[in-house]
Amino acid sequence: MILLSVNHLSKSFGGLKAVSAVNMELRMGELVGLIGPNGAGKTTVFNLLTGVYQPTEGDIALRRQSIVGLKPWQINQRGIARTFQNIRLFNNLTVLENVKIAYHQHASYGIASAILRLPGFYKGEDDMSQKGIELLKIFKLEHKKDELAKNLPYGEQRRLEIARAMAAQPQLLLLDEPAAGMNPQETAELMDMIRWVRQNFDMTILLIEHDMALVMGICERIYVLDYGQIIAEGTPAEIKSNRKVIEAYLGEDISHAHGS
Ligand SMILES: Nc1ncnc2c1ncn2[C@@H]1O[C@H](COP(=O)(O)OP(=O)(O)OP(=O)(O)O)[C@@H](O)[C@H]1O
Repeated sequence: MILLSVNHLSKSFGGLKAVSAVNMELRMGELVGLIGPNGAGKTTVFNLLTGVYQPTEGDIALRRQSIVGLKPWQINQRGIARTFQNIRLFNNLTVLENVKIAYHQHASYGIASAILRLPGFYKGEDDMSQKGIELLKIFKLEHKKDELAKNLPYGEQRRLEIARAMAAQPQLLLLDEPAAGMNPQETAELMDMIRWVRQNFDMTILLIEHDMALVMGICERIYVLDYGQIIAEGTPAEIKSNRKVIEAYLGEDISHAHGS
């Protein structure tokens, strides 16, 4: 079943066509990569999918319903969550609070219970703490739950950002360079976590990544963007040997390519 369908999506900034007539389809439960050289338009696609930018042309449908024109928070409520190229956490909140904030959007208690501190509020809070701790366990952050987010090392901040995006219980998770700045050991751990999450939650994942070992290692399908256009789509094996892709990466051996 198709979860997300992107049709003829374009975005211009003045005279620059950052994204040009992009078509994409994501099936439920797929783990798909979006790659391309620097400036190819990958983050702009994410910004279009999440309502940060409005398309110049084209449509984006989630479960066959257009989400174009919706605000980012409305799109998040409909089931799309993301992480950012530059980590965005609530630095002065604890690790657990960062995750609980995302659960609040789906809280079972109403505003009245929260304001009046009715029993439902406390039960809701307990449930969220419990769920948050379970999620932190998956990302091996449980022992850091009371630390301020800003005090975590870089690799752990990245994992916390993913945990927080997942706490919103999205159907579609968009990861923007999740392994950026990680060392090979941290990247390998992250790959395992992404695989685990995908297998154990009913989740579809689209990820932008310059680390080709990661992309080729975990994605089932890959879309390649170059100058705003999709130049190839296929399995990792197909993409590795695709002539247009090799040219776009200027002849680099793309299985070892690293971008910015
Ligand atoms: N808000 C904006 N205003 C003007 N131009 C923009 C804006 N956002 C992106 N661009 C331009 O659109 C093009 C695509 O940028 P984008 O950040 O989407 O590429 P990318 O593939 O994510 O690159 P990278 O791998 O370097 O992160 C670039 O030429 C960029 O300068």
